[in-house]
Amino acid sequence: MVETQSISTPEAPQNDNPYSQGVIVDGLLFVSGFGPVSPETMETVNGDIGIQTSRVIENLQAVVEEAGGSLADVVKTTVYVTDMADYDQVNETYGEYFDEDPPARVCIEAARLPDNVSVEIDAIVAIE
Ligand SMILES: C=C(N)C(=O)O
Repeated sequence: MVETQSISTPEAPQNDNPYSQGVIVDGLLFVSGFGPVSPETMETVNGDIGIQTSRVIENLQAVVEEAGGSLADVVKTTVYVTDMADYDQVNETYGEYFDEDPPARVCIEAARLPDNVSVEIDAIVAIE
């Protein structure tokens, strides 16, 4: 069986649902999808889609840093939005975090996301 390591940090949202915040296998970190949820309150943050996108990326960042990496190590993301009309504003905020050599990415409009959030992002990170 392949060796895996689960990553867990209180700096990103934690809940009892059956998934890890992140899992490392063979030098790659797979980060679960996070919504714009505060790790302190476990509530969706108030604010526009830009503020929500920031919270999402900072949740991802917390897991990446717990694994010993940084956002510069992210190689692929998937962005899920519930309204493609938010695409430009999501890109603007996303670009503030991934400004140089940004990761490969897919963006999908989803009918509905857990907790009825408007944006969720998952990531693959080259950790070693
Ligand atoms: C929120 C999630 N990442 C999930 O339910 O899979």
